[in-house]
Amino acid sequence: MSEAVQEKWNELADIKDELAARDWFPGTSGNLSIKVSDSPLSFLVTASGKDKRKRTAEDFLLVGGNGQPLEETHLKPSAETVLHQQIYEKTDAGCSLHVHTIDNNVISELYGEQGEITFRRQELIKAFNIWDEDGEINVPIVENYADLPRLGDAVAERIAPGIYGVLIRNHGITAWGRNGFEAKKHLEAFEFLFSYHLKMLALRK
Ligand SMILES: CSC[C@@H](O)[C@@H](O)C(=O)COP(=O)(O)O
Ligand SMILES: [Zn+2]
Repeated sequence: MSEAVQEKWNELADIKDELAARDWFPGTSGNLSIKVSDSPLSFLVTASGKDKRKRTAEDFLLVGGNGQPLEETHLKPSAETVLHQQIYEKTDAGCSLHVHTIDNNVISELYGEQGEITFRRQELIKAFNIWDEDGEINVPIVENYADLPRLGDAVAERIAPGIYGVLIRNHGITAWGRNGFEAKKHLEAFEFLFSYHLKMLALRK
């Protein structure tokens, strides 16, 4: 493995450990990727079906722009690699993170028919580089299509400037950023906003 790929590997492994410490990978769910090169596109992606709480030498594999492994391996890329592909194609993302949490699932179902949720008047939206007092952050919600290329297209269709994550109904969220630091910042901010919103709804009942 080249030094450059090893560096990206370590960066993604550290992010994986942090998200695991938050218990954001229940039941082997979740997948992560980090871009290695732009043209041609290549990225490290989690191997499918693994317990993402464990740190092993087989956690990631290098894939090309078509989502296929670039090296001989017995590992299978994440079943949801197509989502990561779409994000790298449609945005300037350098890292893409997908987690299933109770909060993101409940929010995705509560607002699923609406197809989106918007947050405003929250300090944490500054994590998305929104400094305006009346600023808002919108999170699209797509249906959880079993056909993964279709799911990838549904996510891609909702990507626009100012969108940093898409909820998949009763499934999870995929969030991204220009690098690992920013992707994790965005993901943590989304999860904070989801959790706050649900607590508020419960208290107001
Ligand atoms: C049992 S977890 C659900 C999976 O189908 C999927 O949604 C997921 O996030 C993990 O799939 P993976 O192929 O390991 O990347
Ligand atoms: Zn998933």
